[in-house]
Amino acid sequence: MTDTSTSLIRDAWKAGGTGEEMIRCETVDKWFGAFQALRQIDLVVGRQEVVVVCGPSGSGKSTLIRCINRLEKHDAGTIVVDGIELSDDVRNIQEVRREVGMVFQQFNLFPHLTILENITLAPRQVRRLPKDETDSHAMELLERVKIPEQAHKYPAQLSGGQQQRVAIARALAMKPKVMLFDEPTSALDPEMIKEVLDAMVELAESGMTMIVVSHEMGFARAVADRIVFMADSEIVEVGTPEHFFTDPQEERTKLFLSQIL
Ligand SMILES: Nc1ncnc2c1ncn2[C@@H]1O[C@H](COP(=O)(O)OP(=O)(O)OP(=O)(O)O)[C@@H](O)[C@H]1O
Repeated sequence: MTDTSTSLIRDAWKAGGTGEEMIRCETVDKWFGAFQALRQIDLVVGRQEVVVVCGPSGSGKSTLIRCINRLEKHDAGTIVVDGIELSDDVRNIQEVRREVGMVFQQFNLFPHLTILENITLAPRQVRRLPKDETDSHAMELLERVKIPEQAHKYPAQLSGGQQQRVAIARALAMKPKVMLFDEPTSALDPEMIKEVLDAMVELAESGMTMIVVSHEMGFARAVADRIVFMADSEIVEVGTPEHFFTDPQEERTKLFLSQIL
């Protein structure tokens, strides 16, 4: 093992944020038929840490965060979220999903429900909270993502950027401990990207633990505690933005950066 690979592996285990472990992936493998989408993934994410995952198309970024949220089932290795090891037990999956909010590329709002109803649906149905409590929490969240005036409209009446901010508010309505973002701005027009990134920056500053799959390198540089670079189904390099942008160690990282910066 070279000095470089030793230091890269150490970085993967070095939780940022408070330093207290929130997520642990240990030798995680995932196969789709004969294709291995994740190979021996080792990563610890600390409480209140922001980790940005980047890498070429098809490198396994979405698969990694979908495994952490149990939208996909990993085939080998261990994933622990806030002390809960992911298993096949339905109650275990429900428990983990309650801890983890997810925002997708497509906003996936229910078109026939108002914005307020979209946000309060899960807290009312899953948590069985009363309407007045969920409504007032939803309004607080809409204030936070800066669109309280849209509460009684339907998704189709909102811009893409506004819909994505509703999707963030909807995930926060379940009071998750971790937020996962899967390319949250890649379906948006350029002028709408900033308003969604601003909401994510605010969330990061509030101390939320976040894993963000994104090609927004400006966001990664400004907000990430660590950047995880994936290629060919594995983690190639992990480091601070300073390390990643100014002193990448691996040829695949250098090639990627030369193509996107
Ligand atoms: N449900 C699935 N069935 C079969 N193959 C899949 C499935 N989901 C993902 N894959 C394959 O696994 C690989 C990794 O996909 P993944 O979506 O994780 O990549 P990614 O790095 O997020 O890519 P992108 O940046 O294009 O979204 C790809 O080759 C993809 O085709």
